[in-house]
Order: sequence, then C-alpha cells, then structure tokens
Amino acid sequence: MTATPVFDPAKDAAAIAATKLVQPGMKLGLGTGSTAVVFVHRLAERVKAEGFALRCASTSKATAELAQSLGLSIETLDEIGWLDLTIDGADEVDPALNLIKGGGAAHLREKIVATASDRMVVIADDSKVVDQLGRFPLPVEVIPFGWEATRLLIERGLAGLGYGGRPVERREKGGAPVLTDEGNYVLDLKLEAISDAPALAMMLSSVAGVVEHGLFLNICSMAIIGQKDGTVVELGGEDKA
Ligand SMILES: O=C(CO)[C@H](O)[C@H](O)COP(=O)(O)O
Repeated sequence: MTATPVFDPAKDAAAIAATKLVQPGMKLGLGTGSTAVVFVHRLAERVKAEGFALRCASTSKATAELAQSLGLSIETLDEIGWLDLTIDGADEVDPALNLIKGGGAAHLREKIVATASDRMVVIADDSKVVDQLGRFPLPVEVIPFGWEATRLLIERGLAGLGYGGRPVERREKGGAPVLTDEGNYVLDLKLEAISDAPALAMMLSSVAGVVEHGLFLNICSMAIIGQKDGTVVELGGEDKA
C-alpha cells in the first residue's frame, strides 16, 4: 500500500475542507497545481473509504494521470457535459474572488472546466490572498505561430492601458518554451498591480493569437484559504449570479 505523502499543512487544510463539498454521484472538475494535487489525494482517500461514485473531468494531463493512479475515474468534459462543482487552486485571490491563474500553464483548460460548472471553489494557502491582483505575473497562453507579433500587440495594448513592460516568454530550465497541454506558449505579464481587470481582460482577448489569459473574473464563488495552523477561512460562499 502506498503511504499518503506529507502535505503542506495550509494546503492540506484547504483540500480536506473542500472534500466535504463533494457529494456522492457528483460531476466534478479537478484543478491543476500543488494544492489541487493535495485535493486529489484527499478526495481519493474519501472515495475509497466511503465507496461512492463520482464522475471527474480534469483540467490537465498531469491531474488526470494522478487521479487515475489513485483510483478516481476520469472522463472528458465532453463525455460528462456539465459539472456540478470544480475545485482548483489559484495564484492570487482578491476580495471579490477574482483570480489570477496559470502558474502551472493550465489556465485555458482550467477556465473551460470552471465555466462549465455550476460552482467553482478555489483552495489555496493564505499567501495567495491579495488586496489587488497583479503581483503574480499574469499568464497568457498564445499560439506558437507568429507569437513574437502577438507579444508585440500585447505590449502595445498594455501601454495603451498605462502598463509598462514586455511580456516574457515562459521557458523550461533548458531554454525551450514551456508548452501547454494544447501545445501553445505562455507569456507572463509583469504588471505589479492591475487597476482595471475587466479592461485588461478585454484587451487581451482582442489580440489575435491570444488563446486565453489567466484572469478569472466572476467565475469563482468561494475560496477556502488554509492557514499554517491547519484551520481554514472561507471567503464568499454565495453562488455568483
Ligand atoms: O492555475 C494553476 C495552474 O495553471 C494553479 O492552480 C495555480 O498555479 C496554483 O498552483 P499551486 O496550488 O501549486 O500554488
């Protein structure tokens, strides 16, 4: 029998609390990243102990492989159709539950899965809670074809909104571009503070070559924030209209 790994206590607290939102028979979206990994472990433990059925769709190949290795069954989003709940991590969470995601380069599938769900709940440790989004570089997934031109257009769009800086291509340690599960590149925008997230989202979505950005606006309905002492704080809790 494989022993459960030792998890960061804050991430573990948030993950365990999130497993309590899962009801037998649910159609569930599984997120990506280190906090989502903890959730998948804790969920698999609960499913094994209680023996109930779930239908799960994954936001990444990595999460799908982990979930299957722990005995959870994974189907495609198209096979399931619509989800009751998605549980995912985040890079930043603001007081209105707007998010930056994509630190793991999975924000395209994460956004598709989250918006195909009745509810999206974020699990995170308290380092992710911010007053204003933007300290974490904003990930933007772009098509490899003509990506330098796409970067230039984004840079010009940023300047038009009063932001400086040049989008930085995300690279592996060896120098190769990071590829998303869809085979695209990721540009990271170092903005420091995002004053008008909807305007920024609109600008990015209007650039040819941009597939998806990591701003999740009005998508998350609750955040479970784990603390180092193993307790959790819930932000939100009301479903967004
Ligand atoms: O958006 C994501 C992946 O694209 C992750 O959810 C985000 O990066 C948080 O990851 P972690 O739980 O490892 O801090």
